[in-house]
Amino acid sequence: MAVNPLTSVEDALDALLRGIETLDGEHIDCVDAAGRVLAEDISARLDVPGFDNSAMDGYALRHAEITRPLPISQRIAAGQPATALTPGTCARIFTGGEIPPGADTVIMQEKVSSNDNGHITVADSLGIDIEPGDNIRRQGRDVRVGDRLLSKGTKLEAAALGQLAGQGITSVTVTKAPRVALLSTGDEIVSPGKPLAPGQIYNSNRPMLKRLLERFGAHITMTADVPDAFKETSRLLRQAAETADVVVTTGGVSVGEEDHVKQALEQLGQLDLWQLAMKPGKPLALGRLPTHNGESRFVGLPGNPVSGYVGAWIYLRPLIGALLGCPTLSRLPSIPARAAFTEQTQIRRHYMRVTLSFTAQGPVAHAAADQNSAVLSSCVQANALAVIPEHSRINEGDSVECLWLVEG
Ligand SMILES: Nc1nc2c(c(=O)[nH]1)N[C@H]1C(S)=C(S)[C@@H](COP(=O)(O)OP(=O)(O)OC[C@H]3O[C@@H](n4cnc5c(N)ncnc54)[C@H](O)[C@@H]3O)O[C@H]1N2
Ligand code: MOO
Repeated sequence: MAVNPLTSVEDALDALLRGIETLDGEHIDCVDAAGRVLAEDISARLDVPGFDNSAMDGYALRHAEITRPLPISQRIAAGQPATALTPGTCARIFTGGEIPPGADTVIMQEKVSSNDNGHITVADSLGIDIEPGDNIRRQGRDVRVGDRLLSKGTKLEAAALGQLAGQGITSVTVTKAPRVALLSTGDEIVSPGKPLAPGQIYNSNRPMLKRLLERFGAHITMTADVPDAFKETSRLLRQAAETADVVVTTGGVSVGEEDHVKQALEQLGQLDLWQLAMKPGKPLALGRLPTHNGESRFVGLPGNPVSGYVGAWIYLRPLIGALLGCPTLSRLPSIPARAAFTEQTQIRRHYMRVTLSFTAQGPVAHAAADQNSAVLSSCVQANALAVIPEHSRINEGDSVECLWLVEG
């Protein structure tokens, strides 16, 4: 087979991520930490639960005394301290209430009958299905002091934020958000809100990529419209690099004489790779731009909106992940599915926009009807990208690898 003249996605990813170091950390309040990535391991300072407590509304007692009628000697609501349980008695207790010393079992109130003079009797004859320890949530069952609570590199989503709060933690060190400059090239591109002249189109790429990048964890430092002119392209690339860890451009990376981005990049810095074995996204360009205190990575996405969309998932997500030191961003989860389409590829791997449906026979991938790289509607319903390798044919019913589009 002839050598593929295009660079493989794997080689492009290797080149893009080589030498990337995790950014520094910053200390922030937990109330601002949603979606940020931990730059430190966190150990538990408290047992959770902090004390044995009841999992049910009911009665705390000694299991050995379960068969007797028991008078109620104390009432323990959640948040109230308990005192030692007097032998031959039980305690009225509520979910979350502290187990009184001496009690070893909680009976839920549905299993108990009480009489007028405040005695309870366990309704279940002899309490046969009630074991010692039932309905008691033991101290430290969830987390013990000194346990690793959360690891460095964890994205702080809902459950992790709950864990931090459960420890009384109010501030954490997170990785600084990667700074991204987003430039839109093309004389035809106009921002929504302005009138369109003949031949012009609205800028779909900017809000689309801004949203994706922010969901990946980046902070957008600069956006700009770049006209199809070499000098202006150079000037704005230089300016963008100074504000950002990553400069992302859209458009202007193909072969036409109005495509100035590559030349400007080569003059200012370095073009590492151009022309990848993928569809959409073939003219994608990767490189670097020098700055006063180092360098900024450059990702030149093709102008076609779907090419930019797919390029963001395949390259920008792992790049932002590497800068954040967040391993879950390095790879999209892969789900094998049955193809509900046929497709044949040549030298480019095809990332088809598909909707996965989960049937009793397993996941099925339905391809968007029009897979052209200018047809952004193909992305709106898609929840995955089906990967059709180079030089292959997929028939309906064949198994196909699908990349699940999770942002974080
Ligand atoms: N002779 C060749 N022509 C093209 C080739 C090729 O190999 N030989 N490759 C085609 C492929 S594949 C792609 S993808 C595009 C990529 O071109 P560019 O990256 O240079 O992008 P532009 O030409 O600037 O724009 C392409 C297309 O996308 C529209 N566009 C651009 N920016 C935006 C935006 N922000 N929002 C919405 N739409 C945008 C632009 O108007 C063009 O229609 O090149 C092919 N050509
Ligand atoms: O690579 Mo282009 O993105 O096929 O349309």
